[in-house]
Amino acid sequence: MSLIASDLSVGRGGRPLLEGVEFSVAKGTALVLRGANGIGKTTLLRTLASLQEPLAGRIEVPREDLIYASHADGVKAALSVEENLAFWAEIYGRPLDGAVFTTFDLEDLRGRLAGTLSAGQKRRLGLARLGVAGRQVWLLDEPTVSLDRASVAAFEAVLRAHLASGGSAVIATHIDLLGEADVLELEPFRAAVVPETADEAFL
Ligand SMILES: Nc1ncnc2c1ncn2[C@@H]1O[C@H](COP(=O)(O)OP(=O)(O)OP(=O)(O)O)[C@@H](O)[C@H]1O
Repeated sequence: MSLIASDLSVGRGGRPLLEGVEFSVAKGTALVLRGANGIGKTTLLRTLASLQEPLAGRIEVPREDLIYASHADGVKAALSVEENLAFWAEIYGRPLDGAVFTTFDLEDLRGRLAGTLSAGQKRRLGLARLGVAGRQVWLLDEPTVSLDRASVAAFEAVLRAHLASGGSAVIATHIDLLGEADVLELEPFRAAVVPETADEAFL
């Protein structure tokens, strides 16, 4: 197993959002998180990524196996596409494999300042960090936002190759990505709303 969540509760701003979440993700497989806007998909991913503490429960995953791709692309606007990838390669202590430019369709944009990229190009650059980092467990928050159909298909192929090589992924997405992946519906884990109570007013 590459990631196990047991009786996990997560919240935002001191308010519980999801309670008793249970799942495991085996090597070579992906889990798709589904749920309405605001249910807590991002919060769950942030918790899995150790960016915030769980309210309760346990997460089992080696920290060094993880990489989190958030809504924000994490792109440095003042650096070129190639410099961005070289920067990340250094951060992750890996050689920069030139194949990543082809995989994420960035070959023609190598020298471009990242700040001048279109939203979809910027997203491809942000996702290319996954190809550079060499991490086993990908935590992906709406990875296909801004991507055109061809880019979505290309990213799906990247995901499949990652899984085929023994990697795994947890993906929050509203689109039908990786049709064969397990799906976790979060609605049953929605935390009960605790009604606000008030004492009698001082009159
Ligand atoms: N920094 C914050 N402080 C307080 N509450 C927050 C904060 N960020 C998000 N929230 C709230 O936490 C709840 C869960 O948000 P989250 O982003 O995890 O949902 P989501 O399922 O990913 O939604 P979406 O499908 O819209 O991306 C929402 O009600 C949101 O308004």
